[in-house]
Amino acid sequence: MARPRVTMLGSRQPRGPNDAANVNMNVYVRIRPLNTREQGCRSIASLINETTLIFDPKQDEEPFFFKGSAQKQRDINRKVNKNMLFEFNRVFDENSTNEEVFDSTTKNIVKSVLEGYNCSVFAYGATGAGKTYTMLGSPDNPGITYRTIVELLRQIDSMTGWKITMGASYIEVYNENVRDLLHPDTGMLQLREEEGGRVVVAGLKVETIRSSDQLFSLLAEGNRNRSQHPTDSNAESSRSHAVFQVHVRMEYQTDVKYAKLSMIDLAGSERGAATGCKGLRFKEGSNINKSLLALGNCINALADGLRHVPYRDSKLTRLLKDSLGGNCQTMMIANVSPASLAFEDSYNTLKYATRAKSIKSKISKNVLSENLISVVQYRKVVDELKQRCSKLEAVVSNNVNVANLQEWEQKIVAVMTEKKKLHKEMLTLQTEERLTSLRLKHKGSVLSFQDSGDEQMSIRTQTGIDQLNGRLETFRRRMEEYKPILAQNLEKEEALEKEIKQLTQLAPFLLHILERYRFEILHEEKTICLKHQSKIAQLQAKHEERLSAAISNFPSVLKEFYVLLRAHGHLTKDLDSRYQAAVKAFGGLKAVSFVDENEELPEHERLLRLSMGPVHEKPVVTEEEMNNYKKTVTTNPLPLKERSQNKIASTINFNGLKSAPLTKTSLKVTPSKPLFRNISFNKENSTPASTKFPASGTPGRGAVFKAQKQANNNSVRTHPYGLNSRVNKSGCISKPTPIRMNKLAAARMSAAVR
Ligand SMILES: Nc1ncnc2c1ncn2[C@@H]1O[C@H](COP(=O)(O)OP(=O)(O)OP(=O)(O)O)[C@@H](O)[C@H]1O
Repeated sequence: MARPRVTMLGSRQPRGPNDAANVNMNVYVRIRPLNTREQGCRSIASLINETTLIFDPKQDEEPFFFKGSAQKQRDINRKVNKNMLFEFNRVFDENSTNEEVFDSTTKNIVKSVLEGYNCSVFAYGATGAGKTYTMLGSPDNPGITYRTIVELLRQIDSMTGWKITMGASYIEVYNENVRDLLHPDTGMLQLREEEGGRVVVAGLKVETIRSSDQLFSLLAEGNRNRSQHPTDSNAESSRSHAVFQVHVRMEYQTDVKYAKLSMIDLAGSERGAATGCKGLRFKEGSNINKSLLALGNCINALADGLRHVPYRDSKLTRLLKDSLGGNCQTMMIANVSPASLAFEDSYNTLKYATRAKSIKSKISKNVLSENLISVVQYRKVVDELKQRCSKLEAVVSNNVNVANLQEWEQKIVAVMTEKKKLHKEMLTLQTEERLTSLRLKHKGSVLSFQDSGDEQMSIRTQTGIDQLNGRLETFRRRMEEYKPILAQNLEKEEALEKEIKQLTQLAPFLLHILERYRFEILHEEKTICLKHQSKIAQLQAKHEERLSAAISNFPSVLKEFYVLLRAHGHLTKDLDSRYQAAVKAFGGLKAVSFVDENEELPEHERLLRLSMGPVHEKPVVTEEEMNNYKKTVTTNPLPLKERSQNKIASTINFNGLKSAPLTKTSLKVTPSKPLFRNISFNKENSTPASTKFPASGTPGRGAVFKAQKQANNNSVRTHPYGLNSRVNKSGCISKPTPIRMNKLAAARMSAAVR
């Protein structure tokens, strides 16, 4: 025999069916024996070895004679043989039995199914090529579907400890319609694409399998319902594509797996002329061809690695989407006739089978969601804990009188619950008492300021203080009431502990419970204390904030009063020294600054300095002298102006003590500028041309002003120290008022006090 021309279509795929991850489709070829119609035909397909077949081998050429002499050229009337080698996972020849086919093909995928991989097996080939014989066989010679199920059940039987649930469905695609072969009454079923692209048959009933017998009877029943009609090529031609599916769910402790095995017997491709079909049969054939053509296109697209695979072109390809390009380990058994009569069909089948070898699938185990596993795990943990609990209970009940234990426990609960309550109430009272005391202290400090201030405010403050005192009294009284109750409870607790310690068996348990309660009470006390501290801190911070705001005003207000008193000659020695002490004390507070300490003095202060000289030169009187003076003033019948003039005049005599003589000063007020600004001071020339003192020789307090006419036209001026002095047109202060506080000063004083 001539060595064949080796035409390798596709690459060799030596992978076994159990390979995981990226796997190629496993393709097998089965050559059936010649049937009666084909007897005498030339064989076009034969086995070279287990994995290789030769198609249309080159025949030994008989010598070609022309005019009696042998010719070197071949007979041109004869067709050139293809002489092609095809290689597959395995090739079965005419003598192979279904058992052998099963052993080398689907027997191996049973293991994969039980590992959780989806698996599909489909028989492909022209009509009458032996697909149904291979897949279903006959009762005497069952096909690989039956054998696979037997093997599946056998392996499941050996899976001890596993909880296995099985279901089966059987459908056919006939004339592009999907039917449930196990429930033919349900009519045509629709295909539905779910999220993620998975195609499901809507309304398909999956029968739960309870026994192997039931599974086989379902298979047989489905086969009976399948559309079969005789054709010229095949007396029992299957006119539909049939899909038998077995669903397996496996559970073992935390392992939950799910797998689906699909056994697919396709209708055979056919040529109308070969099958001799007409009418309805012809229509069937057209639909079969249409769907197989779509299948061929999908195989080509998948083999070429194209992104778009035309699954939607037919119901068959939509159904096989998962098996062809999804998470599925798939094997194809291509059936061919060896007869030269089926040359084209067999050649096409081999070409498609070769293309199918290139199809790669990405497969993974179907392990159910983590959540479900977690639930299973939790259930396991709970079961374990329950077991431990019951064991412990058994141990305890052997050694300890449980009823007695519960009785003692109740005693502890009673005493300690009371203790908890009492401690909480006592601590709450203590907290309130402390907070009220603090509030009272704050109020008291305010009251001391208000002695000489606003009467109404003083009354309000006093009322607040009285209320706080009342509350304080209540808190203290209730605390006193609680003390004996607490002592009583403590006694009870100590007595109980003493009793417990005498119970030899129960003591460890009960003391543990007692300690737990003590710890709980301690924890609660700490929590209350923390809250209390936080409240105190908040109250204190609020008070200090208000105090510092008030203090910040005090230096300037105090200074103003000091200057005012001094200007009117009412500053006693004691007041002065207290003021100086206050200045010193405030000096320590960085945030507070006295006007005296600044070089830049406010305008009013400068004016007074200018008119009265430096602070240390001021007349200083004792408290007694001041009191005497007050008496004099109050009994003095002179009008205010004169009284003022007399008082401020240099001749005022306080019990023989003379006030320092006032310096005559002249002030020139620049008209365009505000009053009291840009003052020119001339000690030598005390009477400038533009300024005149009043002729009376009574200089008034401090100075006599003469403003320019423009400024004097609207000359009612308010003295910055509340003197309410009026500057008349001649430049004299018309109404100097001694020690009368104006509204502004009064307001500032009370604000500072508040
Ligand atoms: N390997 C084989 N050994 C013996 N007989 C076979 C073999 N394969 C097929 N046959 C016979 O060939 C005939 C046609 O086979 P089968 O019905 O399986 O073809 P098919 O491919 O399913 O055809 P169709 O597509 O029309 O249904 C049957 O009578 C069957 O018994």
